[in-house]
Amino acid sequence: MTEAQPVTTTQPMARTCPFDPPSEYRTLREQSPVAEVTLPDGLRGWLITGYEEARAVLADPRFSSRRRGLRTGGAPAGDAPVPPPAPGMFILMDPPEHTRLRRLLTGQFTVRRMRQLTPAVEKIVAEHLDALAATEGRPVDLLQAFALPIPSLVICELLGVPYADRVEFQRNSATLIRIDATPEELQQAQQALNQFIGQLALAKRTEPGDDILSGLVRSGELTDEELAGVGVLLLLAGHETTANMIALATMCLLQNPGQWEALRADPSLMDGAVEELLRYLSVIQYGVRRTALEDVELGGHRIQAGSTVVACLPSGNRDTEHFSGDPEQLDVHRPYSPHLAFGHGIHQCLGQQLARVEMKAALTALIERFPTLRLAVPVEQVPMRDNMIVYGVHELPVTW
Ligand code: HEM
Repeated sequence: MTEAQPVTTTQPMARTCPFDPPSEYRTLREQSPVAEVTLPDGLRGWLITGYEEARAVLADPRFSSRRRGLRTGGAPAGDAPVPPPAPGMFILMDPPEHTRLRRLLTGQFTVRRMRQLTPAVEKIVAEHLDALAATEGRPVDLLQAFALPIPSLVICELLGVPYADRVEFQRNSATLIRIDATPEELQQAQQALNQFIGQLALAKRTEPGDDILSGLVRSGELTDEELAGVGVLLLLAGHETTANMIALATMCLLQNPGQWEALRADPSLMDGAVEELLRYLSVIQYGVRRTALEDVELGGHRIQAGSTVVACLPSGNRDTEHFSGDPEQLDVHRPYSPHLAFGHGIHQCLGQQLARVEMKAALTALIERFPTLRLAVPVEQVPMRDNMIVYGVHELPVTW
């Protein structure tokens, strides 16, 4: 193979608009969809910005989900061996370990089961909007008052975690997805969460309920450590992502009043709008990491065994080669085309149906009940989560 000289780049890159990925992604996608990169935690690797290339990596068993750095809970140890994942953290595992743990959970997250959950989610949404309508003071932070409590309550309910404990686990979860957290902070947060879920699981051995943790205990398939790991993963993945999607999607629709009005006039557009918002906003902003298990040829480059590869979901989701029309525009009428917001391949998001149910319920009711909702500050003053693995807002001051 004649190897092209790779283009090199550095993450994070600055955004020029709160809803668009950095414009450099477009240049890379067009000129070098497989480029060498220095990642936000200093690790060097390959950045995959094309839709097809990213999908190919995520479907290829030569790329392992065991990885260094972000989300592995450890420092990015350069050329050191890839650390083994903590027990139960199946997002970082390969078959057959991944298959065994994922299989135990797929039955709990089916489309049917999630549809059955819809009335309960709608009730939680309605109660929070009632409380919002009764608020005297304005502005209100829509993240704390609405976008965060909904997925938090739902995942607590599903898992059987007492909602009263949320302050503690939300703080620890937030630490785990900060890109600037120190190794000590990460370790502390991880340990606190493990201990919390571990104790809860222990309690469920003696007093089981009809929640997922109890179901896992009953299955008898998991060690205490695995159970804690699975619980932490679900708790973390289940609320940060969806909360940020609800808040960012609201802000984005408020900045695109034509789209907000289209949804107000015709709520049946909401299913398509949810997919479009997931695509357009792609909150897993740096993409997902893999490690090459052997030398792999990709986009004219030889990716050496042991290299870190990042499938850049926000970039793939704006690829004009895959999406018709103008993928740089938000268009709630856009015909569905598979996007990468939930990843692809065997690790594709386990909770995607739940996320869809929550987003649809939240956005439909919000637009219906608060048609005059607006930002309470100029858009430039909304603090954005540039320093987090999951993009979104730190706060969303609104009024109506
Ligand atoms: C809008 C909301 C969400 C987004 C954008 C999202 C995104 C993603 C992405 C991109 C992956 C793939 C990671 C990889 O390939 O390395 C993933 C995996 C996963 N997600 Fe989500 N997610 C969302 C909501 C949820 C919810 C509500 C849950 C509920 C429990 C959840 C649980 C998981 C789990 C357990 C995995 C690991 C699956 C595996 O490794 O087999 N996610 N998610």
